[in-house]
Amino acid sequence: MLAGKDTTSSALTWFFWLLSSHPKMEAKILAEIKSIHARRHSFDDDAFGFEDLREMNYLHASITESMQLYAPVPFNSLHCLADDVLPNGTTVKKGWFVSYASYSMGRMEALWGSNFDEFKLERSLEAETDTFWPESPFKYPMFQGGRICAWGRRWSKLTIMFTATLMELRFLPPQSQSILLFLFSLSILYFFFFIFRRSTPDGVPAYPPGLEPYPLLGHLPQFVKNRRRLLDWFAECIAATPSNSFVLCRPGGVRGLMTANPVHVEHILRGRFELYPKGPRVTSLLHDFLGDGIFNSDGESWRLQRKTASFEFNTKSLRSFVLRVVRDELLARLLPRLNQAAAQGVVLDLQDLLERFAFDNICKVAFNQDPACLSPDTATAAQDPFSSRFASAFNDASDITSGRFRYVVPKFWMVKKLFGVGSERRLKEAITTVHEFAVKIIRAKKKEKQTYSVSKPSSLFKADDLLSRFVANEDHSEDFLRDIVVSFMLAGKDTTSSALTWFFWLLSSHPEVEAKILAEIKSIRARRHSSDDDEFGFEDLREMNYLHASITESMRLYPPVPSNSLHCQDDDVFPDGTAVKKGWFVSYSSYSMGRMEALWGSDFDEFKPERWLEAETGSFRPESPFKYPVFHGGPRMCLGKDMAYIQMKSIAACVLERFVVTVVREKEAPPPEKMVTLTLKMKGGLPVRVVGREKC
Ligand code: HEM
Repeated sequence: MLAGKDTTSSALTWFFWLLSSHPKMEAKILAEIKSIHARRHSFDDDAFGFEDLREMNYLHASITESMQLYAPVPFNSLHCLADDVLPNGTTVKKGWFVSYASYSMGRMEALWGSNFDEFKLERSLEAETDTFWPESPFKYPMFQGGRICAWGRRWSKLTIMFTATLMELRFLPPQSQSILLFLFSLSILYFFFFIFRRSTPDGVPAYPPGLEPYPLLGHLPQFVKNRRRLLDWFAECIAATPSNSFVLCRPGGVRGLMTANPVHVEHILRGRFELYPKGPRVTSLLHDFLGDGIFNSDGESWRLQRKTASFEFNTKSLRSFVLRVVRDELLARLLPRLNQAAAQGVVLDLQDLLERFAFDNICKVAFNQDPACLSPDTATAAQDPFSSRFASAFNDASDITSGRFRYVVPKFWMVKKLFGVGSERRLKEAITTVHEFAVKIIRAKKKEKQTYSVSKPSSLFKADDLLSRFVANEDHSEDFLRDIVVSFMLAGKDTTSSALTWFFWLLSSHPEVEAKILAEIKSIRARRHSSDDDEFGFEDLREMNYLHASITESMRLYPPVPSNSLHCQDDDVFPDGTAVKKGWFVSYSSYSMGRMEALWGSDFDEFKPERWLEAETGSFRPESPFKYPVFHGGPRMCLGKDMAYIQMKSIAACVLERFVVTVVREKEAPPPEKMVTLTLKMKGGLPVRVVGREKC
């Protein structure tokens, strides 16, 4: 009781003290509380429920921030049971104590940046959405780390409830104060009970066996041996190392760190963001196709594009446009194709259909062009020169470009390019076609803007698609516009289709998940008094928590972008002591991270959407992007995440509501083979049969 009471009172005392010199922060918290009351039509004397607490992002962030500076438990000590070597080589002897100092960790520039000693709310809020962004518990170990984190989270909710009540009522009668304090202390006792009951020392795994590099060849022999199962090989190597990262040596002395450690991931994506650009290796591979587009640039060029694009991505008008485009494609193309297949009883390749859907969709969103790749009327698609030439050129260009990453002799593609032979010759032709089309459309848009400003000089040229928005904003060069649009197309082309292909495959062996998704859709329809002829709106999609969790869970096991590589610009040391040298690449593997017991618990390899849901409310609970970097994290986090969920949830809900999708595969067949291009595809596609749901 005493320990619990002192811990919370310490946290809140420092919190109120910090707040006294930050009136703007206090105002924001009060406004948040007020808006929650207004939204729920509740009064000051109504108690806060879990849903209210979940929405108190400012308050959550400010208490978290206060504890970063004034950790209630400033250090913690553990006992070493056997001789051990820490990931950075430090030796620890049996019988030693090992202490970590949360207080010091909360004040380290290397962890929190140059403003580490400021009380800054924004540090733990997503820039775009203002939602709370939890840190890795190993960087912010205020609730200790490892298996007891969940209990810490519950405790922090109670803290919020307590503080919100204090802040709102300003004063409490002494009796109520004692009762609150008593209840609160009980919660702390509960928290510490679980700390002591559940924290057992984790075993320290050995380094990956057989991974010593060969002179000159580095790890090439092991790489070649595992080339058909690279993702799983990396995952095994990573899981077998104590720091969940290892050094990979490529031929010619190129070295890099392969990691699946959230502390490392956060360090490269956010903590030392400026030190880890995409770098010359990645940008040179992609440059012919993407030029200096947002996906392939660093520094000022990237910053300018990011600023322009993120403004547009946050507009309601773009989100509405995206929803409209998705609905049109669903109603006019995908659903009729599935109906036709159901009537004829034919087998379809669902991956192919989803890729066509995504391509039509991104072309509309990027520059309002319809390549009609999914047109049920194949004759229309074939006659349309835009469709036949642009779509296949774009696919060739992205496939061949991604192939450049997989050369066993890394720069051999340059030799082919120099002599204009093989895949490089085809790449050049494909890129020329893509660029010609893009420039034609850009010129037409610019002309449209000119005509518009002559005819309506007093109003601004505005249209829905991304290109028109960029054209309307400023007088950007043709190259700038071409590169940014091609980058967006590549980003949005195969990511959602990859996610949904694996999702439908997982669903085929988890009927209980499918049943819950259907029940959720049904209950939303009932609540809105709508029928399955009505389209889903934003509000419907937002309420599909279980579907959201299922898609998120599927991407944990099969992330559409399975790994990502950055370039280390200068010698660096990670928070855990891991040293990285200037010129190394640092790659994080989302695929490995999604399959680590240390991160997801003993059921890490099971498809369990429930792990993403609040037990009490059933609402979706996001993870730190550094533990789940499926959409990347930090300043370069995916811009299309919301757009992707709109698309994926709309497709999944509409298809599942109308059809039973059965995967066609032999009994006892092994899981589908993974194929890594720029995205994670299913080798050979996903053959399915569909039957109208009402006919089952
Ligand atoms: C399930 C779907 C998606 C996933 C898993 C995903 C994942 C990612 C990842 C991992 C990155 C970082 C890539 C890198 O830096 O190399 C990224 C960046 C990006 N994504 Fe997505 N993405 C998805 C859909 C989309 C969509 C539909 C769009 C919209 C067009 C989009 C737009 C972007 C852009 C523009 C970037 C570059 C951001 C920057 O560098 O500042 N993404 N995405």
